[in-house]
Amino acid sequence: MLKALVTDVDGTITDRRRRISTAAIEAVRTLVDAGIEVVLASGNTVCFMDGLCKMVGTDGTIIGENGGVYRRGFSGTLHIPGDKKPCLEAFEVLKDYFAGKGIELELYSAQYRFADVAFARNINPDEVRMVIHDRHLPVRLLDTGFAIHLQALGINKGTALREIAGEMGLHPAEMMAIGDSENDIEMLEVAGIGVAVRNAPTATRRAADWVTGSAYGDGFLEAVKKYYPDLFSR
Ligand SMILES: O=C(O)COP(=O)(O)O
Ligand SMILES: [Mg+2]
Repeated sequence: MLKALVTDVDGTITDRRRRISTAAIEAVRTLVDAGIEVVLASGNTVCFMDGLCKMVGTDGTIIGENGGVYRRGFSGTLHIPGDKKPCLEAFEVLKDYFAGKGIELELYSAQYRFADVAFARNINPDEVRMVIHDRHLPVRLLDTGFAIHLQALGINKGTALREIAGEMGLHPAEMMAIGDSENDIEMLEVAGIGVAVRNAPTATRRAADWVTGSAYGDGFLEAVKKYYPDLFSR
């Protein structure tokens, strides 16, 4: 039995417009009530995720900022394996580059971020990748479909999943992970079962053990029904 479920947020338990799937919330509550630990793993900030965990009904175990931060339960120690410094430095370079083209980069929730940098997708991510490559910036770009993130090298949701599994006394093989985007690839690979929802891009689907037939929250529901059939028999 898979003892824990690690789920991405945007694009997995939400729709394309980021509205949360009420069916997915109900499914998470069914899992939690049955003693399955549910970990939310996102590019979002800790404070955003705390509110989400409270209202969805999990114990507050989170992976945030694409693995840059993680915490076991609401009152656990907040670990920050990420490093915001190279991300901020790279962002300054990118800001100047795009300003030269008359484009202003819009930071997202900068005051709440401990470990990564996120900004609006009003530019082509491939152009950002090109600048990162040409200037040898020591960061990785993650395009979540909702924002562009800069992350320190070697940090991702998969590395955080291993850490949090250890704190939970579990092996990653006992966990299932579900995601929709390139920031979920490592976590799908590290977990015992990795599922991509139908709306995921090719690279993410490839990293998954299984791809759902439905997209977004309906895909999430399909996955938990498949892997926890006893809890969703009706
Ligand atoms: O923060 C984002 O850009 C997307 O968040 P996600 O990892 O929950 O999809
Ligand atoms: Mg996502």
